[in-house]
Amino acid sequence: MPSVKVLLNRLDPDVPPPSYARAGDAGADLVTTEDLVLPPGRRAVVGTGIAVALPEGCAGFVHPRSGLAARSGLGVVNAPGTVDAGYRGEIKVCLINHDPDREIVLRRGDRIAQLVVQRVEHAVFEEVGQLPESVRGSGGYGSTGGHDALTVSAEVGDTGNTTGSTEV
Ligand SMILES: O=c1ccn([C@H]2C[C@H](O)[C@@H](COP(=O)(O)OP(=O)(O)OP(=O)(O)O)O2)c(=O)[nH]1
Ligand SMILES: [Mg+2]
Repeated sequence: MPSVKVLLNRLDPDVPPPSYARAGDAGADLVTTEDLVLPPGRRAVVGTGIAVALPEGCAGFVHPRSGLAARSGLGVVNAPGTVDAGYRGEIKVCLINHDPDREIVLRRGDRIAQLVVQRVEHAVFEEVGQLPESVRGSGGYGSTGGHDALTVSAEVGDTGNTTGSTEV
């Protein structure tokens, strides 16, 4: 795995440095510094106890952990959160409980998200009158066939309590 040096400041001395659980993992696990109970549907911003200086040309992306998402419904609201190279504050995670029924109990030190460090580039936007042609053209959402098997629940009418199924 190629590597890049990232300067780390542990704001909370009890918090371990972010670590890759296995060689080859893309994300280094981040922990919460707080005990927290997240009721169904609620969100909270938690600290990770670390600050970093990413090199110019890199950014950090705060992703959810899939196991927690599948088991308990824990997600990251703004996934992936973007940590700019110039940011020197504590990395925070905006968590959400997607489960409709069960609360999520988190303890200080639990691994709640993962930080993926990637190279990024700035676009140099050049305004033109006409864009070059492409195979996709302006075909947007669902233009390759949106009726595969995907349905979403939607409120029917505005009286509120009837739920129907709408294809997208
Ligand atoms: O999950 C995240 C996302 C962002 N940040 C920090 C680092 C990032 O550099 C800064 C700003 O994030 P972003 O640009 O996404 O938020 P914004 O609402 O656009 O804030 P700003 O106006 O400061 O750019 O907040 C985190 O700690 N965790
Ligand atoms: Mg911003």
